[in-house]
Amino acid sequence: MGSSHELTRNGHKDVSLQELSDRLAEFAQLRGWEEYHSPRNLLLALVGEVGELSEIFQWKGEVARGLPNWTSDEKEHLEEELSDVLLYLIQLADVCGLDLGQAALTKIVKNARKYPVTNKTTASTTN
Ligand SMILES: Nc1ccn([C@H]2C[C@H](O)[C@@H](COP(=O)(O)OP(=O)(O)OP(=O)(O)O)O2)c(=O)n1
Repeated sequence: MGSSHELTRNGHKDVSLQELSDRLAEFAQLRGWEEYHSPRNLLLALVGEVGELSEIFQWKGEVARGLPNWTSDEKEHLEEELSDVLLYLIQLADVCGLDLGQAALTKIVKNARKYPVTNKTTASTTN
């Protein structure tokens, strides 16, 4: 079941949170930035990037799934801002000593218990 060989739906090698976490730790360590990467500072940086992400959608009105009318430059910008949010989120979890991947899986299970599937919400009845 070698999960490291799994491909994403776009044919790329799957990227693990652990790999991103390791790369980010090395990035900060090489620059001597670890002292600045406190939980509070990373949270503020994360919120700032969420703001930049929001700006992309600001005043656009409703946006269709798949972003059919967006230019490749706009999509690239969105990829960058989504990545900034993800990278700060991972670093925040790391400096808090938390396993974000496991926590997210646990939360999905908890969400499923809180919101049980009913006939009204199953895909077969909504499509
Ligand atoms: N102390 C820092 C500074 C930056 N980064 C990383 C995480 C983000 O992925 C990216 C953020 O870099 P910038 O602060 O330069 O923000 P932007 O890339 O959004 O640039 P700009 O605000 O000019 O659009 O760099 C980091 O890990 N730790």
